[in-house]
Amino acid sequence: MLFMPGLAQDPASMALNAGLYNQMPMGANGLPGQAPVQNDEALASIPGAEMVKRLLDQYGIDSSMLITIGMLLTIFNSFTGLYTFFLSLVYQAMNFFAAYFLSKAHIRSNDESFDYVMEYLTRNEISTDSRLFHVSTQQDTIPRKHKAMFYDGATFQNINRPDSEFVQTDEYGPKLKFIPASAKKHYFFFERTLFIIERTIEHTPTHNNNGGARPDDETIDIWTVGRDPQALRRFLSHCRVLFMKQQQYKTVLHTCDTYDMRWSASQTRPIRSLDSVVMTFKDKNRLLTDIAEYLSPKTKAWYQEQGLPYRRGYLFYGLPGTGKTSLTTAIAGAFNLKLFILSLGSQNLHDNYVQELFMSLPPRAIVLLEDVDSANVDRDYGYGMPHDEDIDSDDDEEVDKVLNRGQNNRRPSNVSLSGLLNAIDGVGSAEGRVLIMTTNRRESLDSALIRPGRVDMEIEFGRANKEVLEQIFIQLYSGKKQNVSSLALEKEIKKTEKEIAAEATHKQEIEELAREFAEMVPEGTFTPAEVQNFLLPRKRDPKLAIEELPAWLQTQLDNIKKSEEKEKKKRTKFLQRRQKWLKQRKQMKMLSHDDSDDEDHFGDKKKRRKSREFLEDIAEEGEHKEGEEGEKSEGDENKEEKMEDTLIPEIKTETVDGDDSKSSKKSEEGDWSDVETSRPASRPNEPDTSA
Ligand SMILES: Nc1ncnc2c1ncn2[C@@H]1O[C@H](COP(=O)(O)OP(=O)(O)OP(=O)(O)O)[C@@H](O)[C@H]1O
Repeated sequence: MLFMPGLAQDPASMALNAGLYNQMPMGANGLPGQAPVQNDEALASIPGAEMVKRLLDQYGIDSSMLITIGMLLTIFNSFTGLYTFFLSLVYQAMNFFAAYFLSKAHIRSNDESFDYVMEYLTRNEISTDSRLFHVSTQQDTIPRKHKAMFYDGATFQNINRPDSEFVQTDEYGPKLKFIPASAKKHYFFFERTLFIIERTIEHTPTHNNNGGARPDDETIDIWTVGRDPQALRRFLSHCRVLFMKQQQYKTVLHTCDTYDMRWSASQTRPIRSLDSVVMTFKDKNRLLTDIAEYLSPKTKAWYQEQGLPYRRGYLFYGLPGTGKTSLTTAIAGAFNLKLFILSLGSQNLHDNYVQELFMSLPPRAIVLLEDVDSANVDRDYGYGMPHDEDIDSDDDEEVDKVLNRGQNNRRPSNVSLSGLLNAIDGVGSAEGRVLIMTTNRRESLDSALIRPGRVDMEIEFGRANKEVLEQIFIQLYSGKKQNVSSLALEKEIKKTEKEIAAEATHKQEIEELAREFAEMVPEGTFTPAEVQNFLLPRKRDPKLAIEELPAWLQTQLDNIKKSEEKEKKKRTKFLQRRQKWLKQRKQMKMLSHDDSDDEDHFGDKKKRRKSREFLEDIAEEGEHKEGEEGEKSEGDENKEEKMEDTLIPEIKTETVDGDDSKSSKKSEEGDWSDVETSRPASRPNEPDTSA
């Protein structure tokens, strides 16, 4: 009754309500019952209510509605309070339950086990049918069947690996990958046990002090019912096995995370077979036998018995594009080792980080220090600055070494030689790893870095000889697949005699063509990458490759000749500059001879500044000259040669007068012509005119 409409002001309303009005209990004053009076009183007790009432009355709205709304709100509020109270009770009960009846595992994204669980969740499409899930196309293609190469110490064996359980691609490419959403609990059963899983993303500042970008951290919490954590452990072990099985088909590349300077798995690649890296059998066999021997459990035990640090180091040196990196990745795949790649040139990298990185390596791993010379790691400076005494040295080779180092135009490394050496074989350095350092300039490496114990075997990668040329050709045209699919294997089994005979004839033909090819290409002239570069556009037609080879060779050899001439000129100029500089230096020394105090206090600095200036001069001149050379006509080149002819005798005379160094002796004898003019380490890729 309280919610009845109140007294109507207009006659129409009064007439409408008359029936009800008459039924109301009558008061002593003959007016209808007390309820309206109570309403008014109740309203009057609310501050400001009178004013609102008057306002509502003015617009013909029943003011008793306020009471109704107020009461509804009160009831709603009580319900909310009750609900909150109930929730907190449930929460407490859950906490209690979780503490005493659930087992829980907490995993952070910087640990590999995180990947195990994620792999399980995505493969089993856990909760991806819920309304909230994440989608990604970032995944690797896994071959259906993988045939991997294993080296048993004597032969390369093909071990046929089982089919991958999950094919993640279809004929259109990588399939979509569904990931359970974060900040949400997902439920699933494993071995008939209920599991609850929750991903949490922790947003972190995007940059660290080093300027490195940081990905968000993630955690996974997994609960299972029961005080016994065995189910949880079994689940995690299952995830691990699943993950490892999948990784068998791939080489996992780890690089240094620029934010927190830790290893992080950055890429996975299909295993590269050892057969695909062409090199002389002798070198390959020597290297693989050594690695296989080192990795055998017996060897490990032997090292431990002898109290020797269980480590092995290799140096791969030679021209770019000769297969140093390719062989390293193939070794990682063949011996099932994780690959950790570190570039010392990174500006964020300091001694202590390198040491920590080496300390945190897992036992069966390859660390690849690529282009170790590029880091400019130097004994005293760590920053690639030349030694003064080297610049001043009489030994041409020593000077070249230093100048080459200064001229490589790379930013100096922040890693000192002693820091690197400590990392490689310091007390805390991880054992069981294989260290592979690669360089294009072995001569510029500090001898301490490559002394036996740190580098146990060196392999030179050179230009292709007959054996390598033949192998590259056969490998490309024989049609032999490196990763054999199950389909191909089936076909292999079902081959008819006719097909087998045709294959044998084809193989014979290819081998003959390969011999012809190797005969035509001059030995030691091209890197394997250059040869591949020629063959790849003609990969479907070996005969066409042989036909077009002479024209390609002609172009390439002409280019080589030109670049050798250019190099020779550059070197002549360089030697002239050096003589001038030596002479100036000698004069400076003579001038400062009396001023011994100055020499004591500032001599070192001066020397170093001069060395730097000299290097800058040389570098500037090189750039300037190269720029000019691009524009020069043949006539200009001839002019320049004449100028050089006149310039050299002049400098020779100066040098003979002023310096008795070995180099000036050479000048005196007019012996500059015999200065070795090595071919440049790399040539620009020449356009393939014959293609
Ligand atoms: N010996 C080789 N056998 C097979 N392929 C090779 C060989 N050498 C080079 N290649 C091919 O040439 C390319 C470059 O090779 P890779 O990166 O291994 O050379 P690298 O010696 O490590 O060069 P860099 O010194 O510049 O790092 C790759 O595509 C590789 O397949």
